[in-house]
Amino acid sequence: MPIVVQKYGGSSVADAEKLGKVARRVKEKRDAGYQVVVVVSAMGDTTDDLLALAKGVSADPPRRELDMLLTCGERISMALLSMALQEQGVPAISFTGSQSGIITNDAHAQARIVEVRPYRIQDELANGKVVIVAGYQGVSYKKEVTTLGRGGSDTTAVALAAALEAEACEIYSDVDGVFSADPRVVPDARKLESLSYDEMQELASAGAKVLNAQAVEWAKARGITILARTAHGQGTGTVVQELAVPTDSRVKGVTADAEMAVLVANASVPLQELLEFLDARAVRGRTLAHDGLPGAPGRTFLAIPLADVHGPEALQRELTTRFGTAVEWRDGWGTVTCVGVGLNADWVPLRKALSAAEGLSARVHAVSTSPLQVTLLVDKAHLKPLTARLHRELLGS
Ligand SMILES: Nc1ncnc2c1ncn2[C@@H]1O[C@H](COP(=O)(O)OP(=O)(O)O)[C@@H](O)[C@H]1O
Ligand SMILES: N[C@@H](CC(=O)OP(=O)(O)O)C(=O)O
Repeated sequence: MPIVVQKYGGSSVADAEKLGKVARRVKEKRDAGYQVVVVVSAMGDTTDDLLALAKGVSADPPRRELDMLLTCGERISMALLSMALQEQGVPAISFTGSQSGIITNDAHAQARIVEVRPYRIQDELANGKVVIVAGYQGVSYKKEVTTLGRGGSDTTAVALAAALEAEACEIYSDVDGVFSADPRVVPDARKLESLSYDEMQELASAGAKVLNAQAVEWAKARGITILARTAHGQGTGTVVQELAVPTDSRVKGVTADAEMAVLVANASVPLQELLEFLDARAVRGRTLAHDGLPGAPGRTFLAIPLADVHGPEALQRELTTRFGTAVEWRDGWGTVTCVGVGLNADWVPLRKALSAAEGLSARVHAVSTSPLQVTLLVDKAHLKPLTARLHRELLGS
């Protein structure tokens, strides 16, 4: 029997009623002749609530303990979904990431999957059971519990689909796939029928939460086709694969990212030293601009995702101790990014983006372009209006 991996995000398993609906959907798939592996995220805002609990105890919680705490969220949903399925007469069993053979490196809070040994899952599938796996977590080769970074359940699903040679990897959320912009911000956003891995990775890295960037990276490396679709409706969703179907517009989507801090380093800070400092603390990010001209009062702009920084206040203090006022911490800025293939073939997309910002009197602090994206760094207050305006001007609605 073919294997299918389905992943249900936090919004799809937020309460008992929704868990019941998910169980019915899983049952339908099984009745249609599939062996089903279900990856679940923590219910609703559970991960944020657990993080807040930790913050109540410590400003900069030790990452190992944070992982122990945060993995509980997914354990709750996996056990409840297994109960809901068994209640509907479907044999099911739940496994933690560790029991599922998700082996990671030891980078707590941002672990990367290095190997998947899904033997217990395969045994239980052979026993006719639906297997439910706690997403977002694994175990390191030192036998420590780890988490994969925010949104990491998508990565669990793709990695399992690859290891089990599944026929499909279906990622369910509260929207029917990937849209040309966040439908909550741009109600006219259009659903995209298909996207390439590269386009999706770019959108996800620039803030489109609907799929996780690392999951797309895995899918690309292993040739896994992802189907993103709604958990509670009958939409056709979006297919993410090697090649996308071409569309009229070069720009496929516009997305914003507010969950960042921007480090502005002046010319006195050797860039190598700052990057080494960040690497030593496992703080990732992207460069938005770097002016390295000799003699120029050059500055470097580095955007770092706040979701990855569990003690931002402590990090700020350490930055000040090490670099003084030469590195500024700005948390009032965010990015708007247009994604599509060949965006730097000419200057038109960047010109349009700049004039849209000008039309809103939004000061542009930095820009960055690549063949796949054009990004503007603006005040957070401008992110939503600028996303809507760029969508209208570049995608026609
Ligand atoms: N381009 C986009 N297309 C679709 N949804 C998007 C996009 N950008 C942001 N989103 C947001 O992503 C949300 C789904 O992702 P997420 O909240 O992580 O779901 P889940 O908790 O189910 O994993 C949607 O509710 C939507 O607001
Ligand atoms: N619960 C984790 C992992 C996850 O993937 O969640 P979701 O699928 O709801 O984005 C988080 O909130 O980051």
